[in-house]
Amino acid sequence: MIYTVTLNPSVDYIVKLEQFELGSLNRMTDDSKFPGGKGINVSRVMKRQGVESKAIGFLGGFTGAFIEDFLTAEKINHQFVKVSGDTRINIKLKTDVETEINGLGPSVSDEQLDQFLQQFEDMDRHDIVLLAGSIPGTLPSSIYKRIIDICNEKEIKVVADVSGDALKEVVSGKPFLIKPNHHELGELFDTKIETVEEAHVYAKKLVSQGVQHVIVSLAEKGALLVTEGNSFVANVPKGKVLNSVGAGDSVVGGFISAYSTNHPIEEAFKIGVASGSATAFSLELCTKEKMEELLPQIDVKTL
Ligand SMILES: Nc1ncnc2c1ncn2[C@@H]1O[C@H](COP(=O)(O)OP(=O)(O)O)[C@@H](O)[C@H]1O
Ligand SMILES: O=P(O)(O)OC[C@H]1O[C@](O)(COP(=O)(O)O)[C@@H](O)[C@@H]1O
Repeated sequence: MIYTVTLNPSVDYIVKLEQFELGSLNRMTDDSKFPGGKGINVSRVMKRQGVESKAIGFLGGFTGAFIEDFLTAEKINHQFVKVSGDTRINIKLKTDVETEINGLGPSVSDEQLDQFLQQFEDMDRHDIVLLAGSIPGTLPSSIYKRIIDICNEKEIKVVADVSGDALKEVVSGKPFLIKPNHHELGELFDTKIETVEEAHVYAKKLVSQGVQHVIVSLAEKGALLVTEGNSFVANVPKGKVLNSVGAGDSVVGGFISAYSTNHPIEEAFKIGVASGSATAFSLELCTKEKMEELLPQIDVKTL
């Protein structure tokens, strides 16, 4: 089974406005609500590509109930530990630019954390665990490393899409794959990364530190896959960006869907990039059809 871990899920509240003026009354032209949080988005993309997963983590309150109902309606397996506070609401303001306000998330008690960690007891080396997104404020920043240590002991493959201090922790656990964007990779090395060539230098350092596969997404500038001994670069298709929320998660979802159904690694990378762009060019997460339409426009070359 592929388990997607979202420690801090969200209801993504997408608000459209002609323009936004700080300090004034602004009226929306449209709004929508979707279940969010990186692991949940990955599960939803995978389901659309015909691959089953189980979404786990913490949910609470009316917002948590909204997410559970949504996942059940989409026939996505889920088993979240219940917390007493409300799952956060993340605001995505869409004017001529996109502005995001992400919440902190509810408290998680030691008992709830233990209940969550018990779920790893039934997993084995045939499973894949995806760790994605921010950590709720009441959990220690070392939580991802703790999960990776459990997974490494059981030879479970770990995929991670995390940033900041959590990314540092994750790298030290030598996971199967990480997918930072170029800003997150730059932050990790305390530098600014603007080009594929610059990203290549730092992605190779991560591979030499034991990370098995590194995908770096650089939005419209393309994407990079570095493994031990091989580096690949992909262009992204041209199109009008309608929504970049969940684009990075779609790269991960597309990659895992393809990898877990025995596609070679470069092909899985290509499907991941096509999925990312398909989401960027859609109002919501990508469909399989949209991903397949873009696939022929992507070239993967050896670097
Ligand atoms: N302007 C764009 N044109 C085409 N594809 C895009 C564009 N912006 C994002 N994407 C797609 O979304 C993926 C993830 O975007 P990126 O901004 O790098 O990551 P994140 O969403 O994690 O910040 C890219 O690899 C690409 O496939
Ligand atoms: O856990 P974080 O880092 O606050 O991010 C959560 C947000 O990221 C998303 O998963 C989108 O992520 P990407 O745009 O990077 O794919 C949203 O659904 C959610 O609101």
